[in-house]
Amino acid sequence: MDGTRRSESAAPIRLEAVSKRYADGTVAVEDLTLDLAAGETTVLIGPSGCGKSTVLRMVNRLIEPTSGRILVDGEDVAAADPVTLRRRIGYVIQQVGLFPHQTVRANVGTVPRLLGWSRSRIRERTDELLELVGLEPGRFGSRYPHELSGGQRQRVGVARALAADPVVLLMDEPFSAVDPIVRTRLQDEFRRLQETVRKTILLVTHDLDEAVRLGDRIAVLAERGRLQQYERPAALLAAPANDFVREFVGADRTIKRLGVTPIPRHALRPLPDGNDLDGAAGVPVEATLADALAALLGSDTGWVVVRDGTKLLGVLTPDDIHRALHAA
Ligand SMILES: Nc1ncnc2c1ncn2[C@@H]1O[C@H](COP(=O)(O)OP(=O)(O)OP(=O)(O)O)[C@@H](O)[C@H]1O
Repeated sequence: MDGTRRSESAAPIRLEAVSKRYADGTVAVEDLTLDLAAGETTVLIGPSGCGKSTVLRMVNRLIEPTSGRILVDGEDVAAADPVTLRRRIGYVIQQVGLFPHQTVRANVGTVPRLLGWSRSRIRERTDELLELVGLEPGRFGSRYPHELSGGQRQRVGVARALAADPVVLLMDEPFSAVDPIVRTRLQDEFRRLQETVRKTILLVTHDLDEAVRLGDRIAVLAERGRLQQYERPAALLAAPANDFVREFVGADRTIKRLGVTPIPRHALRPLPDGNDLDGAAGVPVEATLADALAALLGSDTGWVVVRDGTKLLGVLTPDDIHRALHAA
């Protein structure tokens, strides 16, 4: 019987009036209060040096706050043993930090080994996780980190962070060390993965597109970790709270909003009579306005067909997209 096994649940996190002043007097974070919902991805974004990494590293006590409290699942992390705490909190960083002389399987099994899991259970878990992050265990399990691409190493890092089923995952610029194409693919995989594992994730990025794609909520910080706005991506883009956020999200925020605004299912027009819809540009009803616009631009019909599986629901015109964006 292994009493160390954690439940599958995710934990809420509360930062309460947290401040950090480094030994040289630099105030990195000043009086930050933030509630992260269990099972959601919260993105911290803000200019370089505003304190994002400091906030992240205070959650797993790599850095101790000067004042304030951090509660994970209602428990003050200051009262927890740091080693035990870090086993419950997965941590993914930009340069992955895989052990170079250990195989992929050994890397992924690091925390379960420390927790004393049996060999067979570790093997089962590592193979399950490698599958989950899209790396065939038979092909990649016995490779060494230098035998992988940057994107594959990043996936191993994510698998390792998830190995002991942590209640929280901290991710510091996890996708910034790979090229833009691989980054987009890893972001898509991350979204699928998060739908499966539903962890409470705190992710730091300096890339607004990444924040909008991955975040359930985005916290925009100014220097000293001063919270400017904390919102769902669509709401943040639609209504920046102040000039700082407006400038930060940029002039193209309307274009970005297309990517987070769903297709207005109830505003679809009836299917036009007498048209051959089989070859017409189409998008699934779960798609965003950005997908619909892209399909429209790639066709010459002036409208795009919206489908639910194989069922045709109706069509959207450019005007409809415009209206939907302004109604959102
Ligand atoms: N050990 C330290 N001692 C003194 N100052 C530090 C230390 N670590 C970080 N800082 C300072 O604290 C502030 C916040 O740093 P932090 O790394 O948290 O910012 P960040 O938002 O993650 O930055 P970036 O986006 O550039 O990675 C910066 O001014 C930084 O110089």
